[in-house]
Formats: sequence, structure tokens, C-alpha cells
Amino acid sequence: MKCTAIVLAAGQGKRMNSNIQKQFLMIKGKPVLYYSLAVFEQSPEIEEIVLVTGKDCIEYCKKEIIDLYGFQKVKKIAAGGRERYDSVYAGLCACEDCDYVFIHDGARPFVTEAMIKRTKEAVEKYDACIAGMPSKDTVKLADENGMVANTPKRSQVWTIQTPQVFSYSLIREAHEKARQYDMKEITDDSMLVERYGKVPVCLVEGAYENLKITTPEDILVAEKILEKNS
Ligand SMILES: Nc1ccn([C@@H]2O[C@H](COP(=O)(O)OP(=O)(O)OP(=O)(O)O)[C@@H](O)[C@H]2O)c(=O)n1
Ligand SMILES: C[C@](O)(CO)[C@H](O)COP(=O)(O)O
Repeated sequence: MKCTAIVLAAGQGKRMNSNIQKQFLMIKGKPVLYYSLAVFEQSPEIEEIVLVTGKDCIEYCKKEIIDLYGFQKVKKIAAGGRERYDSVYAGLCACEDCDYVFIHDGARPFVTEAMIKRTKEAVEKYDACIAGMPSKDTVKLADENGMVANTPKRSQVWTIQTPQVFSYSLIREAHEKARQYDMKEITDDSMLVERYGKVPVCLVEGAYENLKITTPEDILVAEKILEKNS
């Protein structure tokens, strides 16, 4: 079974408020994007990596990341799109003969081999699975006036991460279908399978450390995690 990782690095990082896109910011001397690529590169489960980045960043990624760190499994670099789902779709179109696809945010440097193994086992059984963790906080749903509408039971609330792993045909078809409609509320790939995929999506343990670098304080947390793990 051929497993391909699509690593997303085409976002603008507006919430980071930095003139360098967050996936290229340095943490402990290496770009954020390096860390997840290195885990997929080393993983015996992953045969190929498709990197998705901005059209203007393809040359930079080739020279300063893929060649510099010697990533052999990055077989394709695709140009991403305006929204995350456009970039995922570009990645899916660049995959060749792939059975399972691991979709991962390049802005999440702390994916691990254990997560890859757990999601691989789950996808073989269910065709669709996503990494996440039970919510540590109570979550409220708000109404349009900023008032509390509802409190879901915390034991049923998970915060969702990547990798999100699917059988290739299932996620490709879900994306094709969704592209016929308004996708503005779509923030992850699981939502497309939930709507169009007709199979339940399995939740798999990720890690609280598997944070997405989103705002400036996340860089400080990421540095601390790297120090602890080194
Ligand atoms: N058009 C896009 C938007 C996002 N991403 C990627 O998807 C991941 C998660 O997205 P997010 O944290 O929302 O990144 P940005 O869109 O870059 O951030 P922001 O929303 O703050 O602009 C990141 O690795 C980002 O590079 C992408 O490849 N293409
Ligand atoms: C897919 C995702 O990482 C799940 O948490 C996330 O939804 C992508 O980024 P965003 O911050 O929601 O745009």
C-alpha cells in the first residue's frame, strides 16, 4: 500500500504578523517546515512526500530546504492556492498511484512517528482518520450576539490536529464534490468526508505538543518543546 504525505506550506500566516511566512521562520536554527518534513522523510510508513507551497516559494523550498537538508522523498512540489482546501486539492492532484494520503500542516512541527503509525493503523481499518486530543477546556458554542448558545459535553469534545489520513479515492472524491459548492466554512479535510464521504471518521490520539504555529507566542512554546526533546 503506497502512502504519500502532503505537507502544506502555502499559507500566508496572517495571524503570525511577521514579514516571513511562519512555515519558514527559524526555530533552533532550522525552518519550522523542516521539522515535519524530517519526520515524514524518516518514516518507514511513508513512501513519498508532496510539498505544497506558494508559487513564489518553490525555488526557495528546493534550494534552502529540500537540497540543503537532503530530503529524498520529496518527489513533487505543487503550487498551493488561496485557501487551505485549494492547497490540499493541488497536493492531491500531484499525487501518483497513492493508496493512502497523510495530509499535514507544515506549520505543525511536532508530528511523530508514533502518530504516523497510529493513524496508518486506523486508516487501514476505517479509510478516514484524524489526529486530535480530548479538549482540556470547557467549550461553548456562541450565538450571533456573542452570547452562550450551548455547552457541549466536554467528554465529547476533541481539538483536531493533523495528520488527517484518508484512502486517496475517498478524499479526492470528497474534494471534487465539495468544489461544486461554497467551501468558505471548510477548515479541515475531515469536514469534507463528514459531508460527502459516507464513512465515519475515526479519532486517533495525537499529542498536546502537536501544536500549530499560529501566533507569535507559539514560536516560544515550540522552542521550549525542542529544547526539552533534544
Ligand atoms: N492557502 C493555504 C492556507 C494554509 N495553508 C497551510 O495550511 C496549514 C494550516 O493553516 P493555517 O495555520 O491557517 O495557516 P495560514 O493560512 O498560513 O495562517 P493564517 O490563517 O494566520 O493566515 C499551514 O501549514 C499553512 O501553510 C496552505 O498550504 N495554503
Ligand atoms: C486542519 C487544522 O490543522 C485542524 O486544526 C486546522 O483547521 C487548519 O488551520 P486553521 O487555523 O483552522 O485555518
